[in-house]
Amino acid sequence: MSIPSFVIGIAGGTGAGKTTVARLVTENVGESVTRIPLDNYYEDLSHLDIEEREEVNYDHPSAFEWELLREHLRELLEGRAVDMPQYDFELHNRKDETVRVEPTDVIVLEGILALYDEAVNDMLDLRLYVETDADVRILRRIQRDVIDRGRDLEGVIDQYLSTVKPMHEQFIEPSKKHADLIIPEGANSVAVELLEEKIQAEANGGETRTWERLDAEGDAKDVNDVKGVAGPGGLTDDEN
Ligand SMILES: Nc1ncnc2c1ncn2[C@@H]1O[C@H](COP(=O)(O)OP(=O)(O)O)[C@@H](O)[C@H]1O
Ligand SMILES: Nc1ccn([C@@H]2O[C@H](COP(=O)(O)O)[C@@H](O)[C@H]2O)c(=O)n1
Repeated sequence: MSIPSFVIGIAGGTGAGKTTVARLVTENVGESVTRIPLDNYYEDLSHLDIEEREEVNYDHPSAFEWELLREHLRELLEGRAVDMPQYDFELHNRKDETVRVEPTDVIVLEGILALYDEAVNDMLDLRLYVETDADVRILRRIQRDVIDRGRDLEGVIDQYLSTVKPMHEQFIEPSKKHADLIIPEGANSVAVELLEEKIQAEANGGETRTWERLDAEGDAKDVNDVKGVAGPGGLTDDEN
C-alpha cells in the first residue's frame, strides 16, 4: 500500500483515444498504476427500467456521481483502498459487483469529463486533453458501439446528434481550458513516450519536487502540495 504521488486526468471527446493513451502510457509500469475509468461513476440507475435508461443523456455532467468519485479519489490519496463501481454499457447501468482498488504511486483518471469538476481538477497533478477531429471520433464510435456495446447504427447516430455532439460542444470541449497539455490525435507516439517516461519516474519512487499551480493572474493557487510536471504556463517549480 502506498500514498499516491502523481494523479493524472485524461479527458477528451468520445473516441478521441483517451483509453488508448491511458493504456499505452501505463502498460510498462506494472502494478504501481491504478486506472480509474470515469464511466464507472455513472449514476446508479437501477430505479429506471431499461427503456428509460436508454433515453438518458450520458454526456451531461449530471449523469455522473461526482461526490462518490471525489470521495474515492480522496480516500486513495490518503492511502486507503476503495470499492470502485463497474459499468455495463449494454444495460446502461452499474453492475452489481465492485472492484477493490488499492492506492498506488500513480493514478490515472480517464473519461469524457475528467477535467470538468473543480474539486477533481484540484486533485490532479497533470491534466491532459486528447484532441481528435469529430469525424474521426464518430467513425470510431460507430465501430465500437456496434461491435462492443451492443448498439445498432441508427441508435448510435440518433444519440450522437441528440446528446453526444451538443454536450461535447457545451461541456467537454470547454473543459480543455483546464488542461496542462493537449495531445493531438490520441495515441501520438511522441506524446506517449514522454508521458510514459514521466509516469515511470513517478512510479519508481517519483520526484520530490513540489509544484504550485498558478491562477489566471500568475499567482500561486492554494492547492495542497501539488506535485506534477510543467504544462504551458500552468505550473511553477518552487525548487527553482
Ligand atoms: N492514434 C490512433 N490512431 C488510430 N486509432 C486509434 C488511435 N487512438 C485510438 N485509436 C482507436 O480508436 C478507438 C477509440 O479509442 P479509445 O481509446 O477507446 O477512445 P476513447 O477512450 O477516447 O473513447 C479504438 O479502437 C482505438 O484503437
Ligand atoms: N449507458 C451509456 C453510458 C455512456 N455512453 C456513452 O459513452 C461515452 C463515454 O465513453 P467513451 O469511452 O466514448 O469516452 C459517452 O459519450 C456516452 O454517450 C453510452 O452510450 N451509454
